[in-house]
Amino acid sequence: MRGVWTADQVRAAEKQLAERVPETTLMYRAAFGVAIAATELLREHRGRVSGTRVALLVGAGNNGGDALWAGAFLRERGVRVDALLLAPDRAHPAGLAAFRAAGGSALDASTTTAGSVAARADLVIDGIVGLSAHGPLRPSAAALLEHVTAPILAVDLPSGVDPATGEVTGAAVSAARTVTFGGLKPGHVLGAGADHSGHVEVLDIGLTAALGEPDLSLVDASDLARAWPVPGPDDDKYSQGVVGVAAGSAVYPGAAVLVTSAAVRATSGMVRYAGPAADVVRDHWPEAIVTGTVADAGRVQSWTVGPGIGTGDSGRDVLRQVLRAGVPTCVDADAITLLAQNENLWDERDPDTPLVLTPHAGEFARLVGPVRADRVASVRRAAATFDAVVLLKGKTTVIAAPDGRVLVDQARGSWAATAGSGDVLSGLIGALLASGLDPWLAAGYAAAMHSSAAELAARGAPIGASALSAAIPAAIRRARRLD
Ligand SMILES: NC(=O)C1=CN([C@@H]2O[C@H](COP(=O)(O)OP(=O)(O)OC[C@H]3O[C@@H](n4cnc5c(N)ncnc54)[C@H](OP(=O)(O)O)[C@@H]3O)[C@@H](O)[C@H]2O)[C@@H](O)CC1
Ligand SMILES: Nc1ncnc2c1ncn2[C@@H]1O[C@H](COP(=O)(O)OP(=O)(O)O)[C@@H](O)[C@H]1O
Ligand SMILES: [K+]
Repeated sequence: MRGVWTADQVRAAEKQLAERVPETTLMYRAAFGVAIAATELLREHRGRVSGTRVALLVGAGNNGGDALWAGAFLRERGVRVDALLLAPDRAHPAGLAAFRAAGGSALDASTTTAGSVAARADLVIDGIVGLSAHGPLRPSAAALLEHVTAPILAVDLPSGVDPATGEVTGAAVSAARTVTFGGLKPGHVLGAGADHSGHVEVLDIGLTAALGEPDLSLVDASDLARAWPVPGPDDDKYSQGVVGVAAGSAVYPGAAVLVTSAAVRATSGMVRYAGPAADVVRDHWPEAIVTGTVADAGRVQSWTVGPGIGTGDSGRDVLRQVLRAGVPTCVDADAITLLAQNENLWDERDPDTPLVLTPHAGEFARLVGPVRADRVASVRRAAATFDAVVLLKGKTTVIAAPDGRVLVDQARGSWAATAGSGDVLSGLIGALLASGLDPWLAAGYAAAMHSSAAELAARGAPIGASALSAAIPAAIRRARRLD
């Protein structure tokens, strides 16, 4: 997994390091990395380094200091560098001195020539604001950005992106690349921040070892490859965990088919379907063992309950039976609405049985109120409240465990925003729960595989949920590097 650390954690690590390493050394290392990245981008976009023009957008803090030092390094490579100072009397003094000594030219960003300097650049380095950003980008910085047409290299974070939430509420830098220090920050991986950051490169600069436990984690392909359940020589159809699906209704059989499809494709072993769509499910998935009711289903090691069961009496009965079964359960769609509307249903739950709740924003609001701008904090609170894993869907999917651990899955596109794709996700989660995986990991790994399947299925054109489900085997092969 890849870790993500908050601004406070990074500052604490910097403080710890400051006892041994002078601040200017850290800035020097950071700026050197920025300068290297700038030369790579110049070569990529202009075919050369020497003789090109770079503009620095320089704010009042150390982020601007990094940019100024990077500008000094670039001067040594024969680049013409102009620094546009947004707060001329507060620009980092040592950085500005080094920049001027290296032959860089600095001007007040509020002068009329600043816009044309920004417009003429082959590359722009964004040192407006970094870790200490608060609120939307200031108007003077936003006005300067409007002139920029060249690719932008962001120092630490793209300015205008909230470092803690990834939220963008006004003008913001859209970086081709971001060079950050020590570790990823929430602003790089959450919400719009992920798109604004471009390719993010993490430079250690000596900070990484001092960062401690990450605040958030990202699932990567190697985690999926290692943890995805595959049958061994001694396995049979029961030993890998039997998945129970309680979904769909006579009116909405499609949800039952979609959940079952994902459960069948995600793992080997067996899938049992229980509900009024049994005949339709059997027609599509003859390998599923179907029954009319949960009570008749036989033993399972997990249940997925909710999609298409309705929010009336029959849906309530289905949910009640599943909650009483005492096996790890993925609670999705109508089952979430039922829990939100009938508080007494919570009493049916065996407190030792892990639950994974998978709301979209609307269902989340029914459960605990609207999702706040700080999505991670909202989901963490909900997970603690319900003593359950809570997975909040969206382009950024956030998965919190009751003990506060959080996984984030950032989809690389939005092709999964299609009816029924949530049913596919809940089938994947049910399959991983049945295999015995920790529920928080089961939800996180399922979300990552789901977005990978969506990407593979779409390849640039719209898809339906059936196509997403059909791409699950390809996504598993990709994660296991078998494609
Ligand atoms: N930590 C580390 O280990 C290392 C950190 N390093 C670097 O230090 C950076 C952090 O530096 P920092 O703390 O000096 O603050 P920084 O982000 O430059 O911004 C401060 C200024 O921005 C302004 N401002 C605020 N919001 C704004 C907005 N929305 N739009 C526009 N302006 C806004 C605000 O202005 P004010 O409110 O004071 O008027 C304030 O003066 C970090 O990101 C990294 O690059 C590296 O050198 C090496 C190791
Ligand atoms: N804009 C988006 N970009 C990427 N993925 C998205 C986006 N919107 C929704 N998704 C994903 O698509 C799925 C939709 O689930 P859900 O809202 O339950 O749909 P349904 O109820 O139709 O099955 C979730 O996995 C969610 O994370
Ligand atoms: K920046």
